[in-house]
Amino acid sequence: MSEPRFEHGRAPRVGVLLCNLGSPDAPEPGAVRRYLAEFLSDPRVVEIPRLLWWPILHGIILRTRPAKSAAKYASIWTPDGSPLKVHTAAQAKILQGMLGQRGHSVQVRWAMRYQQPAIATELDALRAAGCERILVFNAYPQYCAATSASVMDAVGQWLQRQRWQPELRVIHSYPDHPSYIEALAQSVQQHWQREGRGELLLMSFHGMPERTLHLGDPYHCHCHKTARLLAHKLKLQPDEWRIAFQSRFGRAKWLGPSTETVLKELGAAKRGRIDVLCPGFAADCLETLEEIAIEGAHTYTQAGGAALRYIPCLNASAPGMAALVAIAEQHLQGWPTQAAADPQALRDQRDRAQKLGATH
Ligand SMILES: C=CC1=C(C)c2cc3[nH]c(cc4nc(cc5[nH]c(cc1n2)c(C)c5CCC(=O)O)C(CCC(=O)O)=C4C)c(C)c3C=C
Ligand SMILES: [Fe+2]
Ligand SMILES: [Fe+2]
Repeated sequence: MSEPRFEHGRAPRVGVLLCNLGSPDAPEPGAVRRYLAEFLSDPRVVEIPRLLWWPILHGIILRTRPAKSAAKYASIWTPDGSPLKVHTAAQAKILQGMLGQRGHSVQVRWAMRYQQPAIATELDALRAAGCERILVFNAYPQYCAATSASVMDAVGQWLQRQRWQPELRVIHSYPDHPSYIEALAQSVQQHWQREGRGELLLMSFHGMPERTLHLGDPYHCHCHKTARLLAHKLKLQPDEWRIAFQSRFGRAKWLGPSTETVLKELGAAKRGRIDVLCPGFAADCLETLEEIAIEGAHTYTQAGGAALRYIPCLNASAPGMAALVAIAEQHLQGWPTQAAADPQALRDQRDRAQKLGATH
């Protein structure tokens, strides 16, 4: 494919690519099968020798799981598509507007690691728009090889095909960034003001095989750090919060304690109302809206607990966006993002700001 030609006198632009995991194109078995086939074929996600994994994936999982998962997706699907994609698109749009208002002329696009919009397509679009510098912003707050490194694998595959490569920077995680912890704290406090305060705050993170911790993945430690900093910020006593890991997949031992086990234990102990937050997800998705807010609530009350209130992810909320802007701005430092340097960018930025009004 031909690449953008060099033009003398054109001010180089800066791009930001906000990346998240990805969803099927539709809540239907065929689309879910295509999504799972791509996702679960990634050796960063399932670290089993291909010769062993292939028959399990193609012979069992891709025959049985798509229909079940499609029904779950259908229960949380929005008129505009998967919640994960809807929230990520909103985050990218607002990020561009807010950075523009702070004097940065940047092109913000968003991409999904699996299915659409693909990372390579969106990087092509940034290059076509004249971006000579690109900040890859992993939306995952905690680093994990299965997520953050996998995004970089896709970026690397795209780079291999580029003659004129952009300069790159990467936000690979932000588990302890003060603005992220502040945003989580505000979100919990707003929930308490709206709904009243439960007797315990459960912080549920996506699980990983325990083996990855022993192989040096910092994910488990990043989750604990986020949880500890948030508990401290909210001035919670040790008996007022718990950490757990959800979404177990396969037979290997996963990080514990599992969210399901903790919910059953708390329920059996006839605990009252509990609040559940998923700080490891930048945007609501199947794993939060279906697995926690629907299934988790059912598990807890069936076991004898009073009620489970789910606290939404940061999504495109004001505190969440303030965090994304602060993190992006920190990593853009020293790059020529000032609108004044580029008259066209200045005009674009003015147009955008007018369209967005003064809402953000
Ligand atoms: C071995 C399997 C899996 C690993 C490892 C894994 C890690 C991991 N995943 C996320 C974030 C998300 N996962 C989501 C869905 C999802 N995850 C798995 C399996 C593993 N995840 C499956 C099979 C699925 C699909 C749904 C299903 O069939 O159950 C999603 C939601 C996507 C959506 O469209 O809403 C997210 C987000 C993280 C952060 C992570 C490691 C830290
Ligand atoms: Fe997952
Ligand atoms: Fe799940």
